[in-house]
Amino acid sequence: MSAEIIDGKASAARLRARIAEDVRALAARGITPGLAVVLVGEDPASEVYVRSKGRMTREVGMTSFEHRLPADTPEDALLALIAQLNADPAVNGILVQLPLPRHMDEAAVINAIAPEKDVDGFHVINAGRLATGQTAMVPCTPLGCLMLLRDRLGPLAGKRAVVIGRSNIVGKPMAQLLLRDSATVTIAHSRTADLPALCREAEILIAAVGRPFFVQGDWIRPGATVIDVGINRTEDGLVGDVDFVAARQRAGAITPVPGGVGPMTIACLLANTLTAAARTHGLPDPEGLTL
Ligand SMILES: Nc1nc2c(c(=O)[nH]1)N[C@@H](CN(C=O)c1ccc(C(=O)N[C@@H](CCC(=O)O)C(=O)O)cc1)CN2
Repeated sequence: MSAEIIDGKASAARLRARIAEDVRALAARGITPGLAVVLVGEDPASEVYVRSKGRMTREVGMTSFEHRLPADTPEDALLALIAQLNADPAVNGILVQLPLPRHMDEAAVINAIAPEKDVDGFHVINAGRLATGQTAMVPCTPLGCLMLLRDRLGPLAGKRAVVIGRSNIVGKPMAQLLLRDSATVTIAHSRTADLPALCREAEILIAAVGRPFFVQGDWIRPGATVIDVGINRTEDGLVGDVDFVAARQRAGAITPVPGGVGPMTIACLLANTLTAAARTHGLPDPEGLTL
């Protein structure tokens, strides 16, 4: 068997086209959503992501505000910039690109963003809302994974899902989203006993560990849907957390790296910015882009 490849690039392009339509409808009411992206330092990968975010924001007809700060910026200066963006009515979404330089307290910075403008969905209030089933801003990478899974599998109720990774940004919100869709969810991590056996039970396997080729082919349940969130830069180029060639022989469907989950992350960021703008103006949430 050779798995179907889940084309995240194509799904993301469709999602952005749909968002652009909604942005045109808002423009007719005199509303232009605005997204502010803050980059601290010169991490080369972050530079690439921030450039893509700016370009795609403009392509869908939103306003992009970019703020680049040197790596030795004091945390107070970043917090002052966030306060200024919180108060700016032209800015509907604020995102601070991660990772931050080591001298900064990531949680303090994220929690300084107004929750309604937190289009990354990382603020503790949005994490709490998601965990308790309330309306929230949902983190972009897990939201993108959920959209790919629903597209491929339809309703996820009753499916056995294993999420490898327990980060606040991917693993935990991913598990919450699957649970909201009534999947039966296990979160696995570095201390999980017999991880290969656990993975072999999964009809849905999400790999978010950040280690190249961590998930081996014989860990995959035949026919499973495998979502590879890993983006690892190696001497051989960009690779995921899953041994793609081996896993493809057993899975029913699998996301590639690149071209799988990554492009959905930025498309979902635009979706969240659109949602934030609609909510600010008292309009209904855009259909199909929120939970
Ligand atoms: N504030 C945030 N910081 C970070 C996030 C985030 O969601 N919010 N996620 C990642 C980086 N990231 C977005 O910021 C991101 C990563 C990868 C991609 C992507 O499209 N990847 C391509 C490959 C691109 C390449 O060559 O590097 C793919 O997988 O096809 C988009 C966004 C950490 N920081």
